[in-house]
Amino acid sequence: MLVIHDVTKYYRNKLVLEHISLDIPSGSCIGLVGPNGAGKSTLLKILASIIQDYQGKVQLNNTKSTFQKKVLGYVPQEICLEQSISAYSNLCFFGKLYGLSGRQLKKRATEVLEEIGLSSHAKNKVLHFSGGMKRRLNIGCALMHQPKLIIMDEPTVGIDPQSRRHIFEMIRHLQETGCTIIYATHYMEEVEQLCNKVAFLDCGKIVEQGDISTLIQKYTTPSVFVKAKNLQVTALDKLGQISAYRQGFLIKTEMPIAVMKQILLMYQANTSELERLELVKPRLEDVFFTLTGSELREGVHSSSKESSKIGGVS
Ligand SMILES: Nc1ncnc2c1ncn2[C@@H]1O[C@H](COP(=O)(O)OP(=O)(O)OP(=O)(O)O)[C@@H](O)[C@H]1O
Repeated sequence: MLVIHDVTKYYRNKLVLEHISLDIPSGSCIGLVGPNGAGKSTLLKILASIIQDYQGKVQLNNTKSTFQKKVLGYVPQEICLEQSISAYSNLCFFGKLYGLSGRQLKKRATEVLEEIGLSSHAKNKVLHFSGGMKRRLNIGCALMHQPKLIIMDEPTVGIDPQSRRHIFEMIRHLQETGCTIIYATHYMEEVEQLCNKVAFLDCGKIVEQGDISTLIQKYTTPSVFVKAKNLQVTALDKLGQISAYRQGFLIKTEMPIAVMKQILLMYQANTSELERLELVKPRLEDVFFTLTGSELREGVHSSSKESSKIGGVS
């Protein structure tokens, strides 16, 4: 269990983290989500003991020191590789930093190359790698010593879909082997796909944290989208909270299935007039919007409520 208790951090006199408290159970995968400048990287650097001048306490497995080199793997946001040497040599370099040597070092480098899907590029210089390959190798370097706690700072920024898929598979595999993962990202859908927990960081504060499904239930209402020929809002106004959307209507309701049934009944006689009827599942994006009044898109705050709805339907 990793316990973050009342952590506050200033850069000179600028407050960037304010009374952060989080409990991260062993074996969980927690998404740390927030817009640019929210303080995600700063918090992760504190957890990895890269930043040591902060107030508060970080405790790993009830020990006094956070920095337990052997159990912690940190994947930085910036690519941290030596470009002029091969993938294999980069892995060996980081392995040695973590105390590996000899046969064990070679074995791990070979295993990690397999895990990150770069075995066939083992001897190639990193200089010639694509962005996605570098990202995968960046992760591989943090896994050489088989850490049980892995901290990843936006590991999928600017990569191709194939590398993203590969990274997701790696993370799922790490979860299956019991690793604890802290995953900072701008992408809500990544958190939905990978994590069981989430913490929202906004302007240096945790605005909410918990199980993803619990938060979605707590902060959002399901909607039904309906599009039909000549449909007037007055025909729907008893069904829930209505808003216009994409030449149709969104109906916010606690009873979406009953509402869908009612709409089907309305069009029973003439189904050709009904163009679309859909249940819109609330997303994590909607939770963030409810909590902050802003939308998280590519890490940028936007105050467009309408576009939040658009995100819900697509
Ligand atoms: N070394 C530093 N010195 C001074 N200010 C800093 C330093 N590093 C970060 N900051 C500032 O601290 C705040 C939090 O930055 P941080 O990088 O932790 O946010 P973030 O949520 O990771 O953002 P991003 O998603 O853009 O990486 C920002 O306002 C940033 O400009």
